Amino acid sequence: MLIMAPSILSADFKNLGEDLRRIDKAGAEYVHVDVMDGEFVPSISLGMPVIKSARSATDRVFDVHLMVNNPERYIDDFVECGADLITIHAEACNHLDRTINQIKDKGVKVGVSLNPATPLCVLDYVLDKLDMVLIMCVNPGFGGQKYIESSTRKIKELKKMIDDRNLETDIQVDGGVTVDNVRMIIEAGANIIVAGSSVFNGNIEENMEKFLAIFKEYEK
Ligand SMILES: O=C(CO)[C@H](O)[C@H](O)COP(=O)(O)O
Ligand SMILES: [Co+2]
Repeated sequence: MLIMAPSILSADFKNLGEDLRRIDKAGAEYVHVDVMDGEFVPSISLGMPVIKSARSATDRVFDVHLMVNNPERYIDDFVECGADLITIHAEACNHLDRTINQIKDKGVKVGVSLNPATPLCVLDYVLDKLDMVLIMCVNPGFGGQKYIESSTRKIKELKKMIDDRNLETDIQVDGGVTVDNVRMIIEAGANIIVAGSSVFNGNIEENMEKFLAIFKEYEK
């Protein structure tokens, strides 16, 4: 099943509640929340108070993408704020396996994200523990960047790795996703589609409708 996960990084923060209501009504199943620490990535985005408040405005799956060094420091906080799924970057963890266990022990879903230059082999010994792998298709830190073409091969290779092990791990893609490249991304094997600027720039309902119409083409 294909899932739309609008990234609120591109939402109108002075009307965040209203934007959340609009994506919810337009068919978003996940709300993708980008947390940036100004250290792992150059930018600083939002933190616990905003997430806690946004959480109360929607009952969709709260998908928290932590672009934060040593994320083990904050797992309890994000669970308390209402995260349903926490994704950490392999590159940001000294002890990836331990942090994955820490998230699972809190009873929420766990994802691991890889930057464009990070090879899939870092997942080799942890893949079977994960609910989701997030393939970054841009260098993380900012919305509105261009899709890096090598991501498509990476998605395909990850899909094969998952299928070869008879796993059901979700593949999420994030960065530079548009209605023009999403078919290629789905055909490569991704099933959770994050989109920020291509949902929130312009008319949210029309943009969501275009994505969801494409998803319908892949329904059996
Ligand atoms: O994690 C992210 C950036 O690091 C965002 O989720 C991503 O960039 C979404 O924005 P867009 O769809 O505009 O590229
Ligand atoms: Co993200």
